[in-house]
Amino acid sequence: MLRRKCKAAVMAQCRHCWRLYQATPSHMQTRQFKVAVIGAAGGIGQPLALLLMTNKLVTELAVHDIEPTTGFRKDLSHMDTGCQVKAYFGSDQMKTAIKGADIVMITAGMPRKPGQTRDFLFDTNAPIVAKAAALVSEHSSHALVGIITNPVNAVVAVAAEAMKKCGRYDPRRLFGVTTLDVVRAEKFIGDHMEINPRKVRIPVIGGHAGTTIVPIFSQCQPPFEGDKECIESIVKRIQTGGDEVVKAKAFKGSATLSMAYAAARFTNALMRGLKGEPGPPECAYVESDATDSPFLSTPLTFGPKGIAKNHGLPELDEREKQQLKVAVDALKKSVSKGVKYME
Ligand SMILES: NC(=O)C1=CN([C@@H]2O[C@H](COP(=O)(O)OP(=O)(O)OC[C@H]3O[C@@H](n4cnc5c(N)ncnc54)[C@H](O)[C@@H]3O)[C@@H](O)[C@H]2O)C=CC1
Ligand SMILES: O=C([O-])CC(=O)C(=O)O
Repeated sequence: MLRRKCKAAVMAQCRHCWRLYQATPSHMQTRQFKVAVIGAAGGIGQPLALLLMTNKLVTELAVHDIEPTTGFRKDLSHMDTGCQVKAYFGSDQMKTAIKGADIVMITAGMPRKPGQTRDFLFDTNAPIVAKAAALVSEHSSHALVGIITNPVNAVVAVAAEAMKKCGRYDPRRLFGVTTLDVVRAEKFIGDHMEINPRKVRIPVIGGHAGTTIVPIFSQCQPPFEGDKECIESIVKRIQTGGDEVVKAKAFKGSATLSMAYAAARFTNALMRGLKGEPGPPECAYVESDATDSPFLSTPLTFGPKGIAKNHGLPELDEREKQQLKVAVDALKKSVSKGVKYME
């Protein structure tokens, strides 16, 4: 964070009356964070950019896509928030968008259609993620990187390998974004218990596809009220939440608005960590030694260098231990696929 000195006084008009008052020139305002969104013109990218524009911790937003972003940037630039937005487009400009960013959120890539698995997207999306990760290493190696692009379970390993090739991999700074699984869990549990979903906290560990998504009902706060059948049906709904949206959108993409909401929550948690004011732990898919899977989503506390503390596995009941075992077997294969792709 930096504060530049300037004696210039700027007079501005109050929003509510005609009085003039002394305002802080924009270049004197405290710089908070630069966030770059890669794939910003897409279904997730646009609402994510909108939400980030409204976050006081974001003072510079770089929107990048292979599609033109100038019109979309112009639109955002009329918002009277303290955030300056800059547009970049085309492969060549990705590095400029990333340069100097504190956080890079990668949402570039294809979403799935009904009948496809997330893994089906690997061949298309892996090279996109590899390129973005390499550019982060080269042009903003201090940045925290959130990967939204699917299949998260495999492409996070692709990103890690791409960064290793550049000699700049720091496992504390690379995250697969699994927040939507947590958001869904909190919403479905809140609705079931007839309480505000915002009051629910539950770790969702593992990965981000089908049975690799493991919600830990035994650690739900407030304690979950419902029998075994009820837990099973909500677990199933969380694990298939993505399919539910893909089906409902009928060939018009996958979850975008709820994902943007989840990604904005995750980005905010990273920024609070960067400021040294972390909030409650958030789960994300990161390099891990908690199980045999080299990557695993577990609760994390963030700090100025990314992960300040990986809380590891929460206490699990017998059913959850079985679910985790299934998840770990599948995750090991996905991670191997990502690593092999980069060999
Ligand atoms: N992690 C999660 O929980 C979730 C992940 N996703 C994934 O997020 C990804 C994006 O989904 P949507 O936004 O709905 O797709 P979309 O197709 O609406 O947007 C993707 C954007 O990426 C851009 N793009 C493609 N290649 C690029 C490149 N090389 N450089 C820069 N931009 C590029 C496209 O032009 C497009 O604007 C998909 O892979 C989807 O499966 C979706 C929902 C939840
Ligand atoms: O299901 C999809 O393809 C998109 C996604 O990851 C989700 O909504 O959880």
